[in-house]
Amino acid sequence: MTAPSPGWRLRSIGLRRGQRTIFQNLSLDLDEARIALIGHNGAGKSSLLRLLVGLDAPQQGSLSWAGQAADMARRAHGSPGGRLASLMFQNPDDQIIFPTVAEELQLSWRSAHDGNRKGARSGALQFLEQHGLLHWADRAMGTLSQGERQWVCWLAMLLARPRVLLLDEPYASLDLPGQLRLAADIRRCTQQVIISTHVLHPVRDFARVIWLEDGRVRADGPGREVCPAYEAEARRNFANATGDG
Ligand SMILES: Nc1ncnc2c1ncn2[C@@H]1O[C@H](COP(=O)(O)OP(=O)(O)OP(=O)(O)O)[C@@H](O)[C@H]1O
Repeated sequence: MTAPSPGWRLRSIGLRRGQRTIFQNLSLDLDEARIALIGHNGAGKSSLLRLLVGLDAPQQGSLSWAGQAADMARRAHGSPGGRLASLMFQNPDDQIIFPTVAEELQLSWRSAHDGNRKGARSGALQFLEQHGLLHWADRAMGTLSQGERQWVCWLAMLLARPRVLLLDEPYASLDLPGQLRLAADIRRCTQQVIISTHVLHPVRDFARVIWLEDGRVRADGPGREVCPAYEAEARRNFANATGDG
């Protein structure tokens, strides 16, 4: 498992969304193969992922990947050859485009195969079969549960093979077996994976967890240190606020 070296460089990033300032003077190096972003609702986790994938552009500062300005790097990795980074959205319905599972996966297959249409359906079916889900091929998306649609989004991302996988709350709709399966899939990935999550058990063993608070880095270190520190503070604050401890 190797991380891109050097990876992402964020320098003095300033980001506003609407009237809100989300980041001010944020600088980070993101090189590790596995990075988790944790923190309360509204801390800026999704906003950081949106910056990396290029859905938002900073008003101040610079963002680069492997020594190249991020927008140039994204263009350089456009098809053919697969994308630099893809974002799996918190809500699968923000990601899914096609009416059936096979059609959605065909798009991913094409993204990984220079846009080719020929072979896309058989490639998608083969991939579903490898994951024991061939019976989902012609299921209408609307007939799948939220967690099942989340799983389709994950498979679509795996099949598209971007260099960097950005996952926004990927565990939120999954049952416990699904969470364990996703964590195992992530361990096997050869790409860099950056995850925003409130579900902490899959990221406790990550070499790097970044705790964001109000758009700033509150703590940054191994998951075995940062996750318990975050949990302890959340419990302490709750107990202090409610007297319920
Ligand atoms: N389109 C927008 N316009 C204005 N403010 C926004 C917009 N989207 C998000 N925000 C604000 O940006 C801040 C960071 O939001 P973000 O979605 O990055 O947080 P988050 O850490 O991912 O939260 P959650 O855990 O709830 O997903 C929040 O205060 C949010 O209200």
